[in-house]
Amino acid sequence: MTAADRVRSAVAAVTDPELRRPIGELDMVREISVDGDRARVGIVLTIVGCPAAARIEADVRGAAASVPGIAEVEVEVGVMTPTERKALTEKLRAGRPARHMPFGPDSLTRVILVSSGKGGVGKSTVTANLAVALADQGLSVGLVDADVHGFSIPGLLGIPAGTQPTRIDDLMLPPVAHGVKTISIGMFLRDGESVVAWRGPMLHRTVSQFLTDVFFGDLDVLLIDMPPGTGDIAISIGQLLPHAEVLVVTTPQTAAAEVAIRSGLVARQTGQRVIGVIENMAAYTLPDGTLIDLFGSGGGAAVAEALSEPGAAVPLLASIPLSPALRQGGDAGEPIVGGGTTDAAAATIRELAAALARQGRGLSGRSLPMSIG
Ligand SMILES: Nc1ncnc2c1ncn2[C@@H]1O[C@H](COP(=O)(O)OP(=O)(O)OP(=O)(O)O)[C@@H](O)[C@H]1O
Repeated sequence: MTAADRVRSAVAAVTDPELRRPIGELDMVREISVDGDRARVGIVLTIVGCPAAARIEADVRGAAASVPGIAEVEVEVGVMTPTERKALTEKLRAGRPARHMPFGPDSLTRVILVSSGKGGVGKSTVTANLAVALADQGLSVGLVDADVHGFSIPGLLGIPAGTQPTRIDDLMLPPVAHGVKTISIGMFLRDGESVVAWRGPMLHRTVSQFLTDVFFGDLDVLLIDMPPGTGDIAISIGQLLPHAEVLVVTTPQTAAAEVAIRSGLVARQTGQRVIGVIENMAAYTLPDGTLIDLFGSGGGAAVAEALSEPGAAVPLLASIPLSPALRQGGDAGEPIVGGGTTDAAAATIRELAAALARQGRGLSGRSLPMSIG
């Protein structure tokens, strides 16, 4: 192997942070020459102003410099021609036609909708932390923020306001935050535009665009943060993903249970399967042992029981306690499940993620009895 070959194989292994594949596989490596201890490396990026450019260039420089005998590295960065880009998008689609929805019933990806009856029960906070915890389990995770009233997912994951998916022709690459490929309806709004004014067909088009034009790659799990209630988006997603699984988030307040039950029943009408209930904002214990029980108790169990059918029990999967740290992490864009915290809410969400990961896709047609927290 020549020195240039060694540099080529080191450079080819560098991963594109957005496409999550080695750049050699993506045909992004060009001419490489070595003169004494100097390497010249040519690479091409997908588009001009590619947001990952600086990172790729630095990683390529580092990879080339790590080859024994190389002391200096010069990186020349170019841009793919339209033909090269077309070849790349075709390769990424892996034979699937453009505008194909990869999350149909034959897909290997588990699609899990996170719903709630009403707003403010912590659905988005739970979804963001669950996504990060699943990614920490080694799963490839996508997260769609379809909550038209909230768009809180980018903030919860620390994605700066104004961040847009990178476009390679008609393919959109979702930003990756805390290991989660994330797309939000808020990323599709023009300045000052409010989605609340959108009518059903427009919402339907946008949601189906999320699922067809956004390149998530091969995902193990796609989580969808649903808007609270049972509106247009829930109906659109019901039509697009009738085989999806549903998690219903509720608080321990029994008065809130009724709306949560309704959201589960509507999901079931479209053919989706409610796989469990998550109770959030449950009682927490102060260091001196005092129990803080703001929202009472029993709501999660009541919803689980009401959604259970003969032969298809819906379990209460987790009871996540009130947690100042969970809220602070959300406000700061740093989901607490990612750190080494011993916070009880984080621990419960991690256990929930582990239980869901254990279930796997193969078991998604069955209800498993499990309970956490
Ligand atoms: N377990 C918890 N302990 C303390 N605060 C929490 C907990 N869960 C969520 N919160 C806080 O409650 C508020 C509402 O949470 P979040 O925005 O996730 O709710 P939501 O159900 O997604 O609401 P919406 O659907 O209206 O966007 C946030 O300030 C969040 O930080």
